[in-house]
Amino acid sequence: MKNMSLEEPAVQFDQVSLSYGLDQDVLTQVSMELHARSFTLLTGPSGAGKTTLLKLAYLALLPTSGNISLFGVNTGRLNRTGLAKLRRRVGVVFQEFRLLDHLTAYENAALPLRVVGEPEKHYRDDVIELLRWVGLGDRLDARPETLSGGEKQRVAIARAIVGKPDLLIADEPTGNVDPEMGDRLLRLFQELNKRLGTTVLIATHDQDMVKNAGAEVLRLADGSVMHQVSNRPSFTIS
Ligand SMILES: Nc1ncnc2c1ncn2[C@@H]1O[C@H](COP(=O)(O)OP(=O)(O)OP(=O)(O)O)[C@@H](O)[C@H]1O
Repeated sequence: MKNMSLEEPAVQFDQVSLSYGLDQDVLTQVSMELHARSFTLLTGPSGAGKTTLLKLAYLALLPTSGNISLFGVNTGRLNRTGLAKLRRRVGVVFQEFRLLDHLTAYENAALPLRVVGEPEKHYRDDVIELLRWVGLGDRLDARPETLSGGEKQRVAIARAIVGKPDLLIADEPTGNVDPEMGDRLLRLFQELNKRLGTTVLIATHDQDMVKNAGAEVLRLADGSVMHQVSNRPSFTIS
């Protein structure tokens, strides 16, 4: 077991600002840290910049100024290859699922392994096991159009975690499901965090999730002010 105090933070923002084009900053000098193995919810009003912050954390956007480090690596110093390598340590569940319509649930979940050239015989059993774990053992061959919102979300979660990421980022994962499914998805994320030690960061409007998760809550307001709503020191704000 690694000594947590010696582990680098999973995510570190140092005075990060982001503006789209010439528009005013969406995020202004945001500094925050997510400790390795922490479970954090990111909340705040619509338009506050939650998706933007997540995109920065999964390296889909580069900051206008400031530094972002993942797992102790300063991303500002990396070239494209270095960024791509680091990005493979991050699993993402997108707000709008982004499943491929012509692939089955099994094929969608296995896609990250297929694209890096992993032979199917190495991963087939693991992917099936993973889909069983998310409750889709009987929908392996179903295509997205025949799946409910909650089922699609669970395929997207399976795809995000199939490569055993060190960091899992999810954008409004319960936005399209009923409260019961929302609870179920929250439990999946919590189990992943506890069993594998995956650092989890979830953006959500879902106040039930905020109430039930017993997690750190990071609140984003006006793109610049972040509050910690918890006593546990899973991240620090400056
Ligand atoms: N690609 C873009 N180009 C220009 N402006 C953008 C772009 N993406 C987001 N914005 C703007 O940045 C601001 C923050 O958007 P963002 O999607 O990060 O907020 P959010 O907190 O995730 O909102 P919501 O809760 O509604 O999803 C908004 O004013 C939005 O219009």
